[in-house]
Amino acid sequence: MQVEFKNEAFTNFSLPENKKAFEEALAKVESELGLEYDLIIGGERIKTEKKSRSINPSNKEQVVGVVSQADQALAEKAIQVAASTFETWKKVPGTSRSRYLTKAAAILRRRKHEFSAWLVKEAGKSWAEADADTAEAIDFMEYYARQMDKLSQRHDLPRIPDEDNELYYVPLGVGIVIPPWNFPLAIMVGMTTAALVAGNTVVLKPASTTPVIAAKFMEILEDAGVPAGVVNFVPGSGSEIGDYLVEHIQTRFISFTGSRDVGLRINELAAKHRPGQKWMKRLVAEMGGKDSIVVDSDCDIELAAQSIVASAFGFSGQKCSACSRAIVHQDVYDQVLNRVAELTNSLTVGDIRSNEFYTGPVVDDKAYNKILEYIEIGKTEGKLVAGGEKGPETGYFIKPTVFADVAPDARIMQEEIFGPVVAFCKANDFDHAMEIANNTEYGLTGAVISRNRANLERAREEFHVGNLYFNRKCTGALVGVHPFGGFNMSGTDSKAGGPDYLLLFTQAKLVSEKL
Ligand SMILES: NC(=O)c1ccc[n+]([C@@H]2O[C@H](COP(=O)([O-])OP(=O)(O)OC[C@H]3O[C@@H](n4cnc5c(N)ncnc54)[C@H](O)[C@@H]3O)[C@@H](O)[C@H]2O)c1
Ligand SMILES: N[C@@H](CCC=O)C(=O)O
Repeated sequence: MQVEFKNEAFTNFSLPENKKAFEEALAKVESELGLEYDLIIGGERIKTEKKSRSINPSNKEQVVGVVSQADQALAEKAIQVAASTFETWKKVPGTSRSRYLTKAAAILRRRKHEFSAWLVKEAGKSWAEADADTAEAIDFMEYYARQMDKLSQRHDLPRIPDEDNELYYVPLGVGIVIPPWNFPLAIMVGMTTAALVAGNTVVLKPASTTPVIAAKFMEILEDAGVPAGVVNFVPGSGSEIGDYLVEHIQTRFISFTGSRDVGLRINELAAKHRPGQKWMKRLVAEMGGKDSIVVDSDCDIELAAQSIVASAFGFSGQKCSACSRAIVHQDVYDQVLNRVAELTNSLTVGDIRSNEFYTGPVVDDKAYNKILEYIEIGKTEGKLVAGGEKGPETGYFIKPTVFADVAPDARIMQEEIFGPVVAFCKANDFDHAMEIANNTEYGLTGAVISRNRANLERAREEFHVGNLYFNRKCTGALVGVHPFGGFNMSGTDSKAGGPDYLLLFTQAKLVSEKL
């Protein structure tokens, strides 16, 4: 019997032994930088001529790994292997499939610091953010293993005379898993292992900026004994193989996490029926956010400021859950703004390999240029009170930035920037604050900082987001504790890490036997 699910503890890096262990993991990873990674299809490692170089965003000169890129012929091969492997994998009992996840979680736990060190190098995560990403990956596997065990139990239905009725959850088929780069381990692992434990086979197209960490995870699946062909590793550009995989008639479902625009495109392509296609493709799409923290007049000012800073600038604001809008009651506006500016100015920016810096880089040149453009827009839409400029130019560093007095409909209040930028907007009263909070097309996370019970109850009903937090930050959902997913243009509200998630990768079959 499984022991009860418990979230993986975060590492306390103030303890010398943990700091030393992490330094050793970083040194090990540094000795492996620049290696080549192949496609893996049906267990076979395949090198291609076309390669992409994964770069350390803290140090633009450092190559993390060189990764073979799939073309459409190899994408086709991956789908065919996944389709034939599905015929055997779907027959493996759910309780056996779940054991592969428990085993993989145990292996990842043993290699925890090593994987976190890869996250520091490839994604530019701070030690603490990397450690949390790895812990979440372990949690997803532990949690989905238990959920699969539950789903495999007999589901009896109300009995009618002379009939035995039962509901089964059977897998769907071949799934395309397309994860984002910002939680390159946790979200990629969660999406992939949920699909496979439910009995499907997977073509995994990792995010183009973070393929090495995904290649390292393939080692763990192999070590855990997951049969060849259950997960096929196919790095490649979205434009080269993305549409091909999504449009393929043997693709049964697509599990996507990423931006609104790519999600909408996949939704459109997946909806089109093509000759020979026997099903409507299922799409699970988790997309962007434009998340607000609302600060009420009766509140703990320090808590409000700390929550805004942690939610806006953790991992340089590159979380779909990040606070990019602070909507503050006019009575406490100046106090909260001043304290946030003070805290923001104290954040240190630099190569995140060293644990002395809080703010690392943004992920690549594309993100860097886009965020700097938004900072220029911000200068025309509000008053710059902190940051607003580049950090050291050895990497993609941008100083945490705060704009004050921004109008509710300004571009920096509406468009996802996905970087270390937060806009302050003044609310006349709580009604006004709720109205502003709901005025974007997104609906992912939000928080309210208030001591007023009636206002919290109101927000519970009116603040239209998938993950709503009171008197805390709006980032950092824990698997099992805070099932995660958003409303409106934030996606299909799939609630990753929640009790219903695996159902998305199954279909229910009723069997009724006349007695
Ligand atoms: N809601 C959530 O749970 C959640 C979690 C993490 C990130 N996000 C969102 O993800 C975005 C950041 O991630 P990103 O920059 O990797 O997003 P993105 O949309 O650029 O890319 C996501 C994935 O889609 C792939 N892709 C790109 N074009 C494609 C195409 N035409 N066909 C198929 N695949 C294609 C990319 O290679 C990547 O693997 C932000 O908008 C963020 O809010 C959402
Ligand atoms: N689940 C994460 C966000 C994932 C998206 O970037 C959080 O709750 O902060």
